Amino acid sequence: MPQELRAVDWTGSGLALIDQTLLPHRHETMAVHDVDTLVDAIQRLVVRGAPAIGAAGAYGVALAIIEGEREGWTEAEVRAAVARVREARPTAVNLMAGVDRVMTRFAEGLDAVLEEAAAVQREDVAANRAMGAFGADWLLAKLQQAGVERPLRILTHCNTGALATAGWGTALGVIRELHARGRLEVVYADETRPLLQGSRLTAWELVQEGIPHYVQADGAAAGTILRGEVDAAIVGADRIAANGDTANKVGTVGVALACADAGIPFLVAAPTTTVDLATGTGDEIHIELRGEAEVLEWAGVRTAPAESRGHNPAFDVTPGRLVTGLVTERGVLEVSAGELPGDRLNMGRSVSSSELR
Ligand SMILES: CSC[C@H]1O[C@H](OP(=O)(O)O)[C@H](O)[C@@H]1O
Repeated sequence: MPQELRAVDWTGSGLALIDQTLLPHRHETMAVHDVDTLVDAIQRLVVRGAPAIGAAGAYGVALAIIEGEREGWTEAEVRAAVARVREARPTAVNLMAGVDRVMTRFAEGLDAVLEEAAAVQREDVAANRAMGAFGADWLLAKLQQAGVERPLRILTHCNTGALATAGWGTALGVIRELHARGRLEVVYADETRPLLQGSRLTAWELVQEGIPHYVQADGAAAGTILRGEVDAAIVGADRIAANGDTANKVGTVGVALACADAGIPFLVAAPTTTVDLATGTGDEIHIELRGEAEVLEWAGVRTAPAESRGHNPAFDVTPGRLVTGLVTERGVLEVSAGELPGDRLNMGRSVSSSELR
């Protein structure tokens, strides 16, 4: 089921995006045939999740070429439109990387651009499947060493499933793999304020597959962890710096701090396309500040006094020292133990999990 769920699809003349602002109550697809609509869809989180917006950005290059032919744009105007897609959101490196990778084929024309965009999408699904296996292997081995043989209780934050990727999911892909192996007892899904990617999207994906779960308030996560109700937490990422500092949905660093205090694994699952070796540390990561209204109201109803202002960072940065393991399609890096992406992920070489463990 999840591998058939495609947040981003190319229709031959444009994009078909699952409108994630409508889930879980309405499952509708938005047709996108121009760049401005795609930029708006990325900024309103119609399509969201680092790898998913990376795929959308990749196909956005094709969209700009087609719209340019339709509107009689110059090459400079097409390139300017591509830049608008690339800059639609600042934190998830996958968006820039997806656009930049496809632009290497720009001079060859539309067919080559579409071929490269399809490769971005195809490779992400394969990476997620590999990540799921590596992550499940690592978790089961580590927890068995700690005497935990029973099915696992996993906490996750935000949505990192098929909706956030080209298919299967990153952190949720590991959770799917544990479930498939009969080694998952329950998932605690943080609702993930203010846009509720956890209660609206992760819960929806888990219901589709009958995976047992609780939705909990973000503020409940630390207590759930410190009370010993969770064996591990696993989250996604939007940008991972060369030293292992990780930008992810706001609220993630609190989960990591609680895991550190409780002495349980805190895992980040992300394809190597989310690792940005050009960013040395988390201090250099641009954290998207979103509109105040998202925290001051819900469904158009004001929840805070009219005089209140809203502070709405979309992400926070978890220091690498709190990241027990970075699960990639090339294996697991034990970041807090000193295995840094910048040193260990030779980006041109596939590495087995044992080599990285
Ligand atoms: C597969 S990683 C998805 C990653 O992206 C989410 O952010 P957003 O919903 O704002 O696009 C969140 O940080 C997830 O961990």
